[in-house]
Amino acid sequence: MLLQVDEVIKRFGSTLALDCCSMQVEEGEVIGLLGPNGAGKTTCIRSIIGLIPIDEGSITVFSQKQDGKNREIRRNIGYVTQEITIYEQMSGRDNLAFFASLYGMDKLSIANRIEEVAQIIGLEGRLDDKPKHYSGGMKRRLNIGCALIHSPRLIIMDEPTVGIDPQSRSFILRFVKQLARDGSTIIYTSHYIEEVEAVASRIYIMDNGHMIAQGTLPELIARIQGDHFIEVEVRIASEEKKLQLQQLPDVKEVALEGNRYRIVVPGGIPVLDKIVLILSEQGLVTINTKQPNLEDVFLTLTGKQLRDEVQS
Ligand SMILES: Nc1ncnc2c1ncn2[C@@H]1O[C@H](COP(=O)(O)OP(=O)(O)OP(=O)(O)O)[C@@H](O)[C@H]1O
Repeated sequence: MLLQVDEVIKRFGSTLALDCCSMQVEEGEVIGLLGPNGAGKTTCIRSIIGLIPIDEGSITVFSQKQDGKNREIRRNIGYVTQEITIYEQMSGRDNLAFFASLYGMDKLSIANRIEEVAQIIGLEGRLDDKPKHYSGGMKRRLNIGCALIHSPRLIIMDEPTVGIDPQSRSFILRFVKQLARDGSTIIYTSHYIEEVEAVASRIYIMDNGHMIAQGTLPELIARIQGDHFIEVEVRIASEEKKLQLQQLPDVKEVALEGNRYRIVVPGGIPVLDKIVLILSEQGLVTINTKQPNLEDVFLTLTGKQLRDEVQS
């Protein structure tokens, strides 16, 4: 086992940020960590890295106890933070070299590794420019390069695609998949369910400081197999109607995304007529029942929607 988080509790004053949080990661896995704002994802990550002390429970990384002082653990983790941390006044190459030197790499291996990493992040031709001349997506790619420079055994990426352009986003997803094919162990947090679906070999769903479910995508979907998913598109949607739908006795969950209601009902319950009645004045456009996906798993298990809360 590469990482073992056992029943960890972390409080910030009266806030219980991690509530008996447990997770296990094997070498070579790509773990998708999903959770709404404030679920505790960053706190979990920072505890794993040893940046914040935990109150109870235990964390073992590379078979060593994480007590916050173990430099060997820190040296073998590559951490891509939510905020981009690079030096705007130094060239891309100097940024990579600087981070490599922090990890104690020697000059020759730094020079070789910079070329390798530049290829992975697609910045070969721009390494001698300063990041102040880069686009947001290129800055993010350099930032990820700085976290990969020392060939870490565990790569942790905390929402690496927030606030960047779609091309850079798909580029990042492609190289995360490539890192996975090359055998890297990765923990990837995101608000974008489709990103987690695309890259993760196993998924943890976190809510209120606790891992409420984990498994491969088919395993998670099997957990909600008894439910049906109805999507209703209307011309004018409203929170009031969402509330009315939620109050129907046979409805499990309702989410509203743009002009589309996503409704979870237990299989075999004839509830469609009641739904149509509630939404009839809103101008029905389409009604679909569909196969569940990860978004439906998330909605069913947490009663929440990730997308509503995305800031970008
Ligand atoms: N340094 C801190 N001091 C006080 N409270 C904190 C601190 N860090 C986190 N918290 C609280 O702990 C809880 C978990 O926060 P955390 O940042 O881990 O969630 P998250 O899942 O990463 O959220 P997001 O998706 O918004 O980044 C929240 O209630 C947050 O306000």
